[in-house]
Amino acid sequence: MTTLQITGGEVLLPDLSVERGDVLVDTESGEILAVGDTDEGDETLDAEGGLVMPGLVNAHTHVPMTLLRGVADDKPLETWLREDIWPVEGAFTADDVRVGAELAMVEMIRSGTTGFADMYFHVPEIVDVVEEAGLRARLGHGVVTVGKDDEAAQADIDESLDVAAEFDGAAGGRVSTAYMPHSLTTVSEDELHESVARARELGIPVHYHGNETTEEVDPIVDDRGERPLKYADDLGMLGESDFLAHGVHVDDTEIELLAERGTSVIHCPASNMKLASGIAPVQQMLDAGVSVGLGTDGAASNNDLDLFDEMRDAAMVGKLAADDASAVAAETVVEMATRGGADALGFDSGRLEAGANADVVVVDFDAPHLTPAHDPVSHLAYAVRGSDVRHTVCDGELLMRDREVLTLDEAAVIRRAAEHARAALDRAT
Ligand SMILES: CSC[C@H]1O[C@@H](n2cnc3c(O)ncnc32)[C@H](O)[C@@H]1O
Ligand SMILES: [Zn+2]
Repeated sequence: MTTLQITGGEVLLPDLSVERGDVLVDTESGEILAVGDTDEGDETLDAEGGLVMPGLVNAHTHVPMTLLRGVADDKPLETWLREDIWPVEGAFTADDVRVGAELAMVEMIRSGTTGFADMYFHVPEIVDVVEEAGLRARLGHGVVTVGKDDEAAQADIDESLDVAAEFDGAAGGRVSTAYMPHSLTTVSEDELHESVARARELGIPVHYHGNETTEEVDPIVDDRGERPLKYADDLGMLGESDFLAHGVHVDDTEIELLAERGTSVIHCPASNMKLASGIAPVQQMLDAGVSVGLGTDGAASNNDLDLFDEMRDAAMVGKLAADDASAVAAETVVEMATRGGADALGFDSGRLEAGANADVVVVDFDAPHLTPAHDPVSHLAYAVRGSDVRHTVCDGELLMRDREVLTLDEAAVIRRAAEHARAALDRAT
C-alpha cells in the first residue's frame, strides 16, 4: 500500500463542520483511509492555508460542448439548439469530441471537479479522455430520434444501450454508464417504452433532460392530458437510480412523485438563466425530500464548467424563486455540489470519510477575496472561484498539484481545442 497524506489544512467534514486535520489516502485502492489525526503518509501534499474538501460533482454536462463556448449566446433553448448548436454538432468528428472533452476535463480539474455525468455522442472517445485525465464519470450516448427514420432511430437507441453495456466499469471502475434519451419530447413514446425496458434489463440508470422549458412541457400536457413526469413515471423513468436534468417547470404533484420515487434532479441554474428557461423551485423540492445535485450543463449555455460559480448562482436564484433570503442557503448548495451530486450519480464520494473514494480537493483560502474567513462554508458558496483550487485528487491519484495539471498537457489541449473549434465551425457554415 502507498499512502498520500494531505496535511496542514482545515478539513470540511461530512456534517459541514470544519476542523484542523489531515486526510490520509491509499493511492492504490483509491480510498480515504483516515480523516483528522492520521498516520504519516509515504508522500505528502501541502494543504497549509487551505481547506481540504470533497471533490465537486458536475452532475449534468456535455463535455465536448466546450468547443461551442460563445458560439451562440443570448437565445432561448429551442432556437439555440435548432439554428446554432445542432448544425455544428452535426459537423463534429470523433476527434472533435475527444478534443472538446480534453478541454472540459482540464477546466474541471483546475476548478475542483472530480466527478461528472455526461450525455453526448462518440462516447468511446470520452471514455478514453476520462481514463487519461483520471476523473470519475457516468457517461452515456444521448438519443434523439425526432426527425429520423425508423432505422436511424433504432440505431441511435441501440448505440446508447450498447455503449452503456460496453463501458460500464471502464477506467478501473472510474467510468460508469447510463441510458440517456435526450428528453421526453425528442424520443417517441414507443421508443422510450421499449428502450427503457432494455436499460432496466442491463441494470443501468436512465438520465434525460426533463421539464426544462414551457415549450417542452406544454405540448406534453396538451397532447396527453397529464404532466410530463407522470408520463415519465408511466414509462418507468423515475427509478431510484435515475436522474433528470433541470426540473424547472415541475408542479406540486410532480415534486411529490420525484420524492416518492427517489429520482434525483440535477439543478443547472446558469444554463436555466442564460437560456431564460425559468427558475427551478429548488427549495420546494428539497423540502419535499427530493435529492438535488448541481450541474453546469454544456459550456455553450453557461459558459464555463466552474461549479463554484454554479453554487453561487444556485443560492442566489433559489432565494429569488422562493422569495426568501434564507432559501437555498450556503450549506445547501455545498451539499448539492458534493454529496448531492455523488449520490445522484451513484458515486461513493462527495464526503471526506474513511472508506469513501479519495476524491479530494484543496482550496486556497489565502487570498484577498477570501479574507477574513469567518465561515468557510459561506466562502465556498459565495466567494471561492474555481481558480482558488490548489490541488485536485481523484481516486487517490494526484491530477493537479499547485495548479499544474499532471494528467493532461494543458497547453497542447488548449491549442488543439482552438484549432478543432474553428475547423468544425468552418465545416458547418
Ligand atoms: C444528443 S447528445 C446531448 C444533446 O443535448 C444538447 N443540449 C445541450 N444543452 C441542452 C439543454 O439545456 N437542453 C436540451 N439539450 C441540450 C446538446 O447540444 C446535444 O445535442
Ligand atoms: Zn443538458
